[in-house]
Amino acid sequence: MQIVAVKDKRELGRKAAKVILEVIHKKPDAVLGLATGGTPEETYKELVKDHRENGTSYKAVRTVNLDEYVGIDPSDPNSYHSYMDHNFFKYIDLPEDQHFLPDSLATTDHDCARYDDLIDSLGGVDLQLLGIGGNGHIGFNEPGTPLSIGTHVVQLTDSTRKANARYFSSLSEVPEQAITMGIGTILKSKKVLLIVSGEEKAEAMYKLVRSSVPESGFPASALIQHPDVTVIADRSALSLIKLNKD
Ligand SMILES: N[C@@H]1[C@@H](O)[C@H](O)[C@@H](COP(=O)(O)O)O[C@@H]1O
Repeated sequence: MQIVAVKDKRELGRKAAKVILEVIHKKPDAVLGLATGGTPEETYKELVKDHRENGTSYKAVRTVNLDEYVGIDPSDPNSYHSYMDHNFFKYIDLPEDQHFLPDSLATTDHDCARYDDLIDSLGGVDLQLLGIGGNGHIGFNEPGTPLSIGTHVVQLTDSTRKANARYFSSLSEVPEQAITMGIGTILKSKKVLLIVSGEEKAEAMYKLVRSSVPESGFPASALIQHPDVTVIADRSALSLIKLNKD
């Protein structure tokens, strides 16, 4: 696991976009695994800026998102479908039929397995962008999730619902379930890019760096088994850690 220290969220966005662009430039039909949340917003801004200024094309790119709330209509402003449209898709030339998100309204075991099949049929994820929850969740894989699981439906913890309540008008509106790529799905990606920003992630970052064995109580620890993980973290996220070098 390579850790890249950056000053703040802006620099994090720039560095993360650079890693993603390297993948697209090398492989114009790359499959990108995408994430939502506050952390990747700057990364998407940088990618949009690059598309506008340098013309990087997404015409051949395919994207698959990590997760979506269960039961939420894709047109709902709080759906991850809407998040992706508003932060990224509407600004780039990615064809409509080349971006995929888990279906919030089709969540049987069969539907979940079909999402993994879809990813396999695209040739697998070349680069998976990830954020981390304060409790170590990746995607929506909450603590206790088996480390080899594929796409599945999860019951969200109170802490995750509270952390995401800032996007809804009240906590009671935050869905109780989500459909997410599993940790097994994530580990199949060829490359993982984890971005971590803010003091509220410092403890999770500390735990991740100290993880020596993958344990389901702290889902992000599964990443230590993966051969190609880059973590870009800002100063506040690294505040509990002493790094030898930047
Ligand atoms: N499902 C998402 C995760 O994929 C994301 O990593 C996490 C952290 O989000 P933020 O970047 O807003 O802290 O939030 C949500 O739970």
